[in-house]
Amino acid sequence: MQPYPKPFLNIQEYDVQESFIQVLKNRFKQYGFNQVKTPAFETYDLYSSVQGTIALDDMIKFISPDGKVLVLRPDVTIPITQLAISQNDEFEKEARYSYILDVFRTSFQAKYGYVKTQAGVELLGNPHAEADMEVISLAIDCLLDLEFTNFKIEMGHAGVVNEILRMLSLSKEQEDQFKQLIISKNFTGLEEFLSRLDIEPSMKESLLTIPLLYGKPDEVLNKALSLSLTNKMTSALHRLKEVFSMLTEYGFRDYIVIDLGLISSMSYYSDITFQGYIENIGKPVLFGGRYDNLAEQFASPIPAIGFAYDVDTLLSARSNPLPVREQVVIRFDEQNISVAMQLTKRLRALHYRTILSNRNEGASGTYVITITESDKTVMYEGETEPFNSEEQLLLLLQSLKEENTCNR
Ligand SMILES: N[C@@H](Cc1c[nH]c[nH+]1)C(=O)O
Repeated sequence: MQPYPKPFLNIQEYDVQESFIQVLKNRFKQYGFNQVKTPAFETYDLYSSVQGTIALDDMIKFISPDGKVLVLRPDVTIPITQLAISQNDEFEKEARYSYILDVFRTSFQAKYGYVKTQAGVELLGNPHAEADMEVISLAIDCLLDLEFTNFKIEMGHAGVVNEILRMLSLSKEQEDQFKQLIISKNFTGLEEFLSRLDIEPSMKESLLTIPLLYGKPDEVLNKALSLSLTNKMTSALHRLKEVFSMLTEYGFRDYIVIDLGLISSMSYYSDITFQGYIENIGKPVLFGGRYDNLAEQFASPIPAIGFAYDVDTLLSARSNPLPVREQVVIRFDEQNISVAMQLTKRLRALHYRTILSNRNEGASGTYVITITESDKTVMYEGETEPFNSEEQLLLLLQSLKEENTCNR
């Protein structure tokens, strides 16, 4: 028989993933987001007909039994936009959705295939800077809840790079090259690239400086405003200023840096974009942005902003040791089956993770209780303690548990 492929996560890692997800879910709920689920199988048409969506060869496609081309959920933002439209004709009120879902793309160089778990939120129907700040502060609060402190949220604005691209009117190939130079913050390469284009000399400094600006929000934004080339660019920079000052008021100033060359892989972003980085982790743990022009491809325009954590990358950033899962194992002999069963039931009611295991072998546990004609004992870290009654046993377990928690 072929060996079964390695599981995604071992049992302890899975425990940590679950606890992370629980923390995220609680925060999402606290900010008023309602959890939803979008279908795992979607029609290829949903994506191929939308502009600025997932690259077609990034999707995992297959043919359904009735001959339709389907894809495995390549994104959650797009189906949630559709869901929101279908639930909310007028969109006078805002809607807040959250999700914990697997997303499939061929470009995911994930350890175990083309799948990543995303935990995200989408806030639709609110065009204001307060909505931007709500979503970004939620991203920060979640990281703090997970006990990360060494992280930064990089904020940029699709309007800045888009304005530059519009002014340069490049070919598709040149555009990719330009974006690549910005992503890699390659000043010399960018200088060379621009020198090959026919650009008014007065614009050159701005074109060379703005997309490479990175760092402290006040400094970066003031510098960019002094070099801004168009009204659109200026208003994009003012929006970043406004959101930054709100985040400052909320107490999150130190977590923000500005990256005016932030280019996201999702081309539906129209305004503010952001990514979250944890120290020593080479790739972002979260991606987000405003996508005000997406909904109009299905219905009328709906302003919207959201983000998603890449849960696997978030897990890889965890520095605490994996917690030991406590469990009680109850061993018994034939004469004591019903005593053992009663005790198991009682311990489970008291929220002990309890395994009823016969005789001498079987499961291992943090606390091993033996109930036989000759012995009534609890074993913990190699030490064996006798007990006479159930009440005494419960007190004993309680004190061992406290000792165990203090020692950690
Ligand atoms: N769907 C985006 C993340 C996002 C959620 N909402 C807005 N952006 C992604 O997969 O990168």
